[in-house]
Amino acid sequence: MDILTLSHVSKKFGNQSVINDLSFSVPEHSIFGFIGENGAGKTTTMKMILGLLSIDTGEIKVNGETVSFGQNKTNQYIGYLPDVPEFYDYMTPMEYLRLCGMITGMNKHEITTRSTELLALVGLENSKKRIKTFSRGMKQRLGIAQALLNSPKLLICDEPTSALDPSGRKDILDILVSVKQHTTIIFSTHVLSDIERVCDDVALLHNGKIALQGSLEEVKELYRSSGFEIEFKQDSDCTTFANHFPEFEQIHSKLLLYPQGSDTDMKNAINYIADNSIDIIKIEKKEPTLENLFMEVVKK
Ligand SMILES: Nc1ncnc2c1ncn2[C@@H]1O[C@H](COP(=O)(O)OP(=O)(O)OP(=O)(O)O)[C@@H](O)[C@H]1O
Repeated sequence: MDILTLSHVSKKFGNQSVINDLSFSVPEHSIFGFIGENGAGKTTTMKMILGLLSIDTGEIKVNGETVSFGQNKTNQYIGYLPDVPEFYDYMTPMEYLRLCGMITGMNKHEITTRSTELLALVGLENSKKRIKTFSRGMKQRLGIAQALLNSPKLLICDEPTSALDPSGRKDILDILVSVKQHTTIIFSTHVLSDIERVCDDVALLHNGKIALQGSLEEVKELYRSSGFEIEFKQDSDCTTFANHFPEFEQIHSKLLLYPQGSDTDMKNAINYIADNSIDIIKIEKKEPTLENLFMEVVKK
């Protein structure tokens, strides 16, 4: 079942059309990566899902129920981590989670059990310090714990890793993977390598629409170029080879790339290298990266 569905959603700010006939669905128990350039409309989309912004046309459903602007009925299914989470800095993490639990109407026992469980999950179980002493990574981890407090079916994270160093990013990604069994996750990011590490499905928002969508594998397969590159030991061999195969692009004095090269082209190149006893360092098929796909789609 799809936990989230957007059907033909459009949104304007004044005369500026930000979201234009946007449709996509997020299946349960997946991690859904939402990519887009700065200003593509990712935060706007998330706020519309949360009913914090009105939509001009279309429909958004969370857990099969229609989202209405200004009402928070469907938010019972959602945990939200904004890009810059705000806390009461003078509290400890446990005090903060207790307060959030009380506000959402959880009972005392539930609050204690769940808070203890979640602080352990995000690696803050031993932290008795006040939140104001926390690093950005720790604050982001506490933000996830808070967003998961009421066991949401859908966890929405707005750029959860963007401001973090590689180790902080890894912590967050590991947490997202560990909660996926119970919660569907949608997260936006500019860090495409993060998407490649944890996402099952991806969608690229461009000009207010989904320009690319599917499982990570499908998306890569769709744009798979069968190109390959050859790195030579000697500049002179590289030049000889390039003269014989003018279809190769010279990347530098020892490296050639054949962007559209097929498997047959690769075999021909290997035969030529063997027949002429050319020393090479490597011959390698190029795997499409999400970064390349992104650039390919955005520049169209
Ligand atoms: N409340 C608002 N009033 C007017 N324009 C807005 C408002 N909120 C967002 N916008 C505009 O809508 C567009 C999309 O903004 P949004 O914040 O959704 O993008 P984003 O994809 O989240 O970008 P970023 O990656 O930079 O956070 C931008 O051009 C922004 O200036």
